[in-house]
Amino acid sequence: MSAQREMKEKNPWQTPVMIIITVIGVIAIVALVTVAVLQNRPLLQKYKYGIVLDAGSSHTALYIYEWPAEKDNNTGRVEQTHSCKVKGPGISSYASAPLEAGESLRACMQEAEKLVPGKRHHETPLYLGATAGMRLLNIENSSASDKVFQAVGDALQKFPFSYQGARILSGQEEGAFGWVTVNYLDDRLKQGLETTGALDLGGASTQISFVSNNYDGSESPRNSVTFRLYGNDYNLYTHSFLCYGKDQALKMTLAQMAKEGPATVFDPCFHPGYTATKNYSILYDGPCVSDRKPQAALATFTHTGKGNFLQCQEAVKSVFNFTYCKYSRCSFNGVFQPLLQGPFGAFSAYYFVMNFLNLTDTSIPLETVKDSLKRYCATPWNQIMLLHPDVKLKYLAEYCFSGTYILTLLTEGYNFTSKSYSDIKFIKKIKSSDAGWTLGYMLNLTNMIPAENPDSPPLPHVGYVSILSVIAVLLFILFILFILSLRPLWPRCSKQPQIV
Ligand SMILES: Nc1ncnc2c1ncn2[C@@H]1O[C@H](COP(=O)(O)OP(=O)(O)O)[C@@H](O)[C@H]1O
Ligand SMILES: [Ca+2]
Repeated sequence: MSAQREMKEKNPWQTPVMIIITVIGVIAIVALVTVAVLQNRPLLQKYKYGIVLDAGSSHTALYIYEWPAEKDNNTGRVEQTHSCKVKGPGISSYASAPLEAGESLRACMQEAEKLVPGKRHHETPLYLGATAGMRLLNIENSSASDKVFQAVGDALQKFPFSYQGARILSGQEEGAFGWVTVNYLDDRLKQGLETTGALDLGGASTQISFVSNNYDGSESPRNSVTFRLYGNDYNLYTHSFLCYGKDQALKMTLAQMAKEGPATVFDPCFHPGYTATKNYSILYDGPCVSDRKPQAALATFTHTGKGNFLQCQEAVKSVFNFTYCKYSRCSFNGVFQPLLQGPFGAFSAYYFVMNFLNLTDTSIPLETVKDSLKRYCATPWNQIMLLHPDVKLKYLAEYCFSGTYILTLLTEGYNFTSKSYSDIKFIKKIKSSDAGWTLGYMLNLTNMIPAENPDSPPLPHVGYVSILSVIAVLLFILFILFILSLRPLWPRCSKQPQIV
């Protein structure tokens, strides 16, 4: 007792001070960790939205994109959450009834109204981009194309979104934004990785876009698009071939076969046994074929399939012009194209057709692919219909042509070889988003890809919190050890056995 008293007399404040220090220390550490965690916790995941309507030549599709509200400019964060296929044909088919073009978009727009949260409606940008169908209508009849846009704009403005306009994309934009989409979704832009080329096959036009070390934009500058994205410069080669989408190419090929105006056109690109009566007037309507019109044509012709791949390939080749090139190298029709540099992603109709034909595997040698298509084209039409009762007849009748056209366009047109064919991947989606120009178009218009790489914290949030917690625990242990090291100075425990 006397020693204890002696201690207390030496350090009269020792015990309460130690307790207070310990409590304050623990509170401080807990507070430190709590504040750090709360302060840096990502804000509640709130999303923003964007809507793009792809008004293609054959149909219109609506896409809804979503991204975390506080991270507008981080890569790979924008995702497609929904798509809606508009019923009926593309808007360019409504030239004689423009109001119906606007009306046709209603169902998909109402769906979007339900899917985008109400409080985000007013800030959600809504774009409509039209491609080759409207390009052709604009060439053929610009006042009709204006009326279609007027009707479509009026219809879209009735919805509560932030309408940003409807316009025709240039072929360059269509090609370049398809390339942006593919490389954005693959996370190649932010990381500065080698990029993937983009091959888009539509109904009325087709695009090829890629970065080549041999191309600086000086030769044929109209094929050059430059981007600075996330601190990297890209010099993109892009070209859009109007009329070389698969529907217009089919028309051109058939028009070429029927140029003498016969009563029956024997078509190697259609299955044996296929036969249909068609109007010459339809075959020659539109700017892609109007100049091929025969002098004195009959009103109708019988379209009869022959199912011969090699002859079909020859017929398809006849719509390409390989005879002139004023540049160092060309693809076709005198269009400059630098040396191909892969890999490539081929989407839209490239995918639909090759997927139907079970030919998306490009590790299969090109010769084997051709053999397989040869057999497919030679299969009688009634067998084809029996094998695929659920496929739309128009598509089904055309897959032999479409497959042949794709292989011809890639090899003869763009100069892919048996070797470089395997650099192509036929793709529909990347992650959850469709490959196509729409996402790249929206990213560009909303400035969601910065020119410079945004500064990002050196550690991810989880790593930061973990390190902070470990340091706090270490400090706490150190503190306890420090207190324990003072133990010899502590007053003796008052509950010592009493010596009576
Ligand atoms: N399931 C399918 N099978 C075959 N072709 C298809 C399928 N779905 C869409 N397509 C074709 O894909 C093409 C899409 O082109 P589209 O985007 O409308 O035209 P463009 O891009 O030239 O304006 C059309 O030729 C259409 O017929
Ligand atoms: Ca398209």
